Parts: sequence; C-alpha cells; structure tokens
Amino acid sequence: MERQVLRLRQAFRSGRSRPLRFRLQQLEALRRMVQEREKEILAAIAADLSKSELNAYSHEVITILGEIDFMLGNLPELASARPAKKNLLTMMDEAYVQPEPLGVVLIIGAWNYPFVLTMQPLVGAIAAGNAAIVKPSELSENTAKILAELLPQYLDQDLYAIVNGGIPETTELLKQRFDHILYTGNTAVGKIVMEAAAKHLTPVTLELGGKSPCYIDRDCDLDVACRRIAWGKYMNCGQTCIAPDYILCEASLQNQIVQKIKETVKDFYGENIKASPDYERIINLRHFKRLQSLLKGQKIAFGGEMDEATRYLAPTILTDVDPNSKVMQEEIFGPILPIVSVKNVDEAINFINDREKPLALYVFSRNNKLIKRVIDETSSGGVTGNDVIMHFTVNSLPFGGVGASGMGAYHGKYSFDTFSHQRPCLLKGLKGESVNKLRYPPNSESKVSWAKFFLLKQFNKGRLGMLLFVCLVAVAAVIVKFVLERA
Ligand SMILES: NC(=O)C1=CN([C@@H]2O[C@H](COP(=O)(O)OP(=O)(O)OC[C@H]3O[C@@H](n4cnc5c(N)ncnc54)[C@H](O)[C@@H]3O)[C@@H](O)[C@H]2O)C=CC1
Ligand SMILES: CCCCCC(=O)O
Repeated sequence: MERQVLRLRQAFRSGRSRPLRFRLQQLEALRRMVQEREKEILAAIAADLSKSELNAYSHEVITILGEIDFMLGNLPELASARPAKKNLLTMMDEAYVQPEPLGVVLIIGAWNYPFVLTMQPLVGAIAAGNAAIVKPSELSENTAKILAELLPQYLDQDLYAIVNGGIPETTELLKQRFDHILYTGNTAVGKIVMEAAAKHLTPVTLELGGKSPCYIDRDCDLDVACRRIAWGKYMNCGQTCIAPDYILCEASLQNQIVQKIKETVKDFYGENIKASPDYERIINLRHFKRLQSLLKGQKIAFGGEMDEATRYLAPTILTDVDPNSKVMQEEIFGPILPIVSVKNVDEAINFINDREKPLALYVFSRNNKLIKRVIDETSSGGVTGNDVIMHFTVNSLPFGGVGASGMGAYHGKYSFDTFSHQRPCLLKGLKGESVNKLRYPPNSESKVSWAKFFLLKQFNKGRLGMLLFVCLVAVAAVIVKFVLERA
C-alpha cells in the first residue's frame, strides 16, 4: 500500500494531473470507458444487486455520464482564478482565489450503488487535478472487479489506482497519508475512517446513513405521495441511503396510505413481485437476516413474504409501529416501511428533532408554508418536498449529511470544491511605500486612525478633508504634468 501511495504522490508531484487539458482528457477517457464498456459495467452491477441492466443503467450509469458531462462543460470556469474584492489598502494590487488540487485522495465506496459511489467522487477528484485511489466495496465484487480491469485501460495508471479488498485492505490503506478521504458507508465505519484520518490531519468527506423521515400531512395528494414514496422506498430493494426510512402521519391516514402503496406496488411490479425484473434482492444473507429480525413483533399490514435462498424480501409496510421498537432504532436499508402515528406536524417535528440528524427529510403537503416550516424547524443532510430521493439528481445541489449522517458534500461543483484547496493570492506591486509606512513601526495614533480608514472605512471628519485635499493635489499634479509634457 505504502509503495502504491508513494507512486501516486510522485506522479502528482510531477504536476501532470494539474493542466486543464490533461484533466479534460482523463474525463473524456472515463466517458469513453463508460460508453465503450457499458455492457460489461451493466452486467457487473446487475450481478451484484440482482438488478436488470435497464435499472443498472438508470440507477447508476446515467448519473456518471451526467456528472462527467457537467465537468467537461464547466471545468474551465471551475478551475480558473476567481477575482476577489479588495480593500482600500490593496486597490492597486491583484487579489484572487486560485483553486488548486489537494494531492493524493482516497475514495472508499459502498456496495448499494457500487458504480455511482466510486465513479462520481472520482470524477470530482480528477476534475480538481488530484491523484486518486479508489477502494470499491468488497460486497459488490463484480463491480469492484470490472473497475479494476477497466480503469487502468482508460486512465493514467500512475495517477489513478484501484485497490480492491475488504476490511484488512481498507484498514491498511487508512494507515497511509492522504490529502483527502471521501468515504461512503455506515456511520460506525465513518468514525473509523475519521479516526485514521485524524492521525495525518487529513480532511474527510463522510457520506453516511441514517433514518430519513417522511412526514405526510393530512392536506396532501395521497395518491401522488404514495406513488412517489413507493418508488423511492422499494427501488434497489430499499437499499438506498436516502430512501424514506419511515413515515410519520396522523393515525387516520394510515390505512389509506397502506392501500395506496399496495396498489402502487402492484402497478410497479405486477401480481408476482418476485418475478418482476424491476424488483431487486437483498445484497447478502447477513443483511437479509438483519432485516428479517426487524419484522419480529411487528404488525405487517402489507408484504412480509421472504425467501432466504434468493434473499427475496417483499415490499413491506408495518403499521402502528412503536417508536421504541428495533425497526425504529437502526437504519432499515431494506424494503420495510414502518408507519409511526403522530398527532400533528408539531409532534412530527419534535419526533424528528429528538433523533439523530438524518441524511434526508421528506415532507408531503399541499401547504407550502407547512413544508417550509418543517424545513426551518428541523435539520437533515438534504430535503425533497412532495417527493423522495430527487434532490440527489440535481447536481447544482450539494449532496451530503449532517451530524451523524455525515459531513461535507459533493456532486457537480461541490465535488470540484471538495477536492480543491481554495488558495487566496494577493500580488502586490513594488510602489506605494508611502502608504505601506502605515504598517511599519513605529506605530502611532495617526497610523492607527489611517488604518481604520483604509481597512474599516472609519474616518474622522478632519482626516476626510485632508484626504480629499491630497487627492485633489495628486489629480492636479497629473494634469499639470500632462499639460507641460505637451506644451
Ligand atoms: N451518504 C451516502 O451517499 C450514502 C450512504 N450510504 C450508507 O452506507 C451504509 C451502507 O453501506 P455499508 O454497508 O457500510 O457498505 P460496505 O459494507 O460496503 O462498507 C463501505 C466501505 O467501507 C469499508 N469498510 C467496511 N467496514 C470497514 C472497517 N471496519 N474498516 C475499514 N473499512 C471498512 C468497505 O470495504 C467498503 O468499501 C448505509 O448506512 C447507507 O446509508 C450508502 C450509500 C450512499
Ligand atoms: C438514486 C441513487 C442514490 C445513490 C446514493 C444512495 O444510496 O442514496
């Protein structure tokens, strides 16, 4: 591992990853990889998640192509120096912020969207001019394998590397020094990553999880709400970090919600859900049994069917759920949707605020004021009003968590900024020593009052008169000089 990181650091030191042209070439190469090897990539994702290739494309590949296209179109502007506002003392100087690459970054991905969660951060790392090591999840082994095979064929092998493996390999990697780590996964491991990073003062972006609440107001279009919730909850067999984890609503709505979601599931997946090419499976037996245990003692209003051999778990709804039951104590990350009754929006807000800050928050209501109130009075990584998940697809919105659901954000320009140091630059001329005397010792009352004027725009009336007089004299001197030179 150490040699691998050293090799990348040497390649980064060569400066090859910094020129804009090079970054664009690498992104174009990555785009070519996704296009030319689409079939193999889709097959790998499909095998990992028991997913149709159509869903592998719409859940993952399309996102990466969109992200690459964004960077190709915006990188010249993102990478350019940004002029900065100056003060009176630096009016004659050049002040700007220069985004610069951080160095060698580490990207650790999760299994549930194995292509998106490794490639989307990589796009940002390349765009910002870094070298990068990608460590895909060992649970999505087919995607990890195809990435290890394809990336070296398309990207600069000295600057971008794939390290495959599980906990031992990741633990070894985390002993190395990186200039930034973007980790996607569960909160417990997020703490391990942050602890390891702290040893080298390495900044981290932690894309973690949590229980994303979904409040359904009594004044809302229940048909639309239930269709959108069913889509976001049961996609990828519920294994989506920003899936609505549980519903909060008044008890009177509960049965209608069950009925409407039940009808929607039939529309989406047909009578025989198990045979639907659009309904995936649980990633492994460990997660399957974990989800099975969450059903114990619960009132299953819909679904609950399961088949251990194929790790099939039907779209499931639980009603009258006790907030203290196990299913409400951990992130579900599966196709189980508990409904917890609250009396009104006040109780919903308190319920949300009594728990860890979630990665996402959803509110369905016709009353926009109520939606804004819930947003104002709670906190979450992100929000979608009257839908679920969709804020993930808008790359002008930063995607990330807050509190226990993570720190930092990426997507679009936010990926570029995450993997960049915003370097402040001030270029001064060699003239103006008369003004610079203000800051040279010995200090005095007069110098301090001038400094107040120049830096804080505070001045006393007398000073102002003198300043105006000095300016007039200076202008007069220039005019006289101009006239005399032409006489
Ligand atoms: N915020 C976001 O963008 C996303 C967050 N997630 C969250 O990720 C979680 C699901 O993913 P996981 O099951 O954690 O994925 P996982 O089991 O694939 O682990 C994620 C990564 O951490 C590494 N890892 C696991 N245990 C480790 C350890 N002890 N030491 C060092 N490295 C270790 C794995 O090798 C893998 O690369 C959920 O909580 C979900 O909410 C998932 C997708 C996106
Ligand atoms: C729709 C794609 C979402 C990917 C990130 C997640 O697991 O939520």
